[in-house]
Amino acid sequence: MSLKEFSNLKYNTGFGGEFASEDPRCPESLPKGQNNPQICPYGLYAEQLSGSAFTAPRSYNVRTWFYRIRPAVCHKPFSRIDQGNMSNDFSSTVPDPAQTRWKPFDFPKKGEEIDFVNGLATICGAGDPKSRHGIAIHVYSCNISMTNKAFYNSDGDFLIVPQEGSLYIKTEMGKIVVNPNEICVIPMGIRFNVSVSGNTRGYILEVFDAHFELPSLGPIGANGLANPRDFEYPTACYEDLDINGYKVISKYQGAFFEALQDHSPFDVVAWHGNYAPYKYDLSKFMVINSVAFDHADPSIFTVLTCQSVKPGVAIADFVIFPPRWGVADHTFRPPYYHRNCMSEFMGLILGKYEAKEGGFLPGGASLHSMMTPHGPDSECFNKASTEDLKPVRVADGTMSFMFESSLSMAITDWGAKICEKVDDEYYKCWQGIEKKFNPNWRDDFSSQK
Ligand SMILES: O=C(O)Cc1cc(O)ccc1O
Ligand SMILES: [Fe+2]
Repeated sequence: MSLKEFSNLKYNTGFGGEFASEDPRCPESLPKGQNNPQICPYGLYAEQLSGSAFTAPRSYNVRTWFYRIRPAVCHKPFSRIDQGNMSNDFSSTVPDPAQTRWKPFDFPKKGEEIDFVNGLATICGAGDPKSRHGIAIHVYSCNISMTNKAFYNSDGDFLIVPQEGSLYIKTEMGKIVVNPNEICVIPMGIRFNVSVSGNTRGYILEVFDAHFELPSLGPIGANGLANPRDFEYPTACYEDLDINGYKVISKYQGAFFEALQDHSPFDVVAWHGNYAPYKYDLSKFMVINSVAFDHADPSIFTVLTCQSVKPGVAIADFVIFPPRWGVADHTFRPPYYHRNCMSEFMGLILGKYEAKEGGFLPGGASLHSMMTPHGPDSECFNKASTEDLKPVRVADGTMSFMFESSLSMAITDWGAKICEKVDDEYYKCWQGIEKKFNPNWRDDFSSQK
């Protein structure tokens, strides 16, 4: 498949915008003044995709109107297909609170041809899609494009974090290219196709409860962190492709189903609405941090959040650790030692992570489960507690991230065993932490004066 069709893309901008988009090949294809004209322009069909209950309050109400060559319902019956290593079943796993680290997940082996959907594998998660409460964390690893195949998730939204290789994504609303150090969100129900060029790998946070939103800024004010104008949405771009055996795959209640149809599902000529996929370049994040003393909690780095019904408590936050200045005085600057009532899954897109310079590698991951202690390794502690506290660049040339969840996650069989990436030596990074306690510290200190 040629990737040329992904060059010079135009995007709509503005988080949560109410967009109206027409493929330039069909001017005035959007009906004027109404959603359901008796006959739509160009002989198109009108179809609504609802991303919220019809009755959701206005600030949560999301839907899009498509004007398309055929309605999405024109397909043969669904049949269940193999779902490889992807799972939404977190009830039959053995609990394990251990600090867990994964070495970089493999690319497809030599001679293997794996597309985005076949290359999905689930590491951990909680809850279940039937009760619409929970999350799942997946990785994808692939080397070929999806041909005559589209995928949609009936269970929740995907936040996709490419680590290696760009994703060339066709969606019903248009095309988006997502490079490493950018992310995209494909909300529930939206069909998409992923093309790649060579080895491609990344992480996915799936949420069942709600859609992602920007965090409130509180006293930060009206601007900062991820600014709404930097979120980019596709513009209408249809393909009129009649072809037998086009596969539309639905993940429904955690299982995969395939329906065949005789045309491309990317046949939307025009659309309007506020329910659409989007991308965001992480280098545009406006970092706020301590400029006096102490280490601020990492919630200051929240890009997007999926909120629970408990005030301020996230089903999952997407947090990044971007390049920035470290200037705090008389402060242990790296992350503190801690135990958290949230689960922390981390991944590394590029470079190193400051609290652990060895062992945590790009394309790998870690999970520090609820209340499981963690923090800097001994090397990091020794370095940061003796270093000269000049202003320094932190995390230059790196990008790590955290999926932080209020849910207690279970690791799948694939994550625990089948992937063969669990680093059994991880615990050792804290074994060198020395006892430094000196009961005579005050005497020694005053005699030094
Ligand atoms: O555990 C981690 O490395 C993530 C993290 C970073 C930080 O700066 C403070 C708390 C925290 O959990
Ligand atoms: Fe942590």
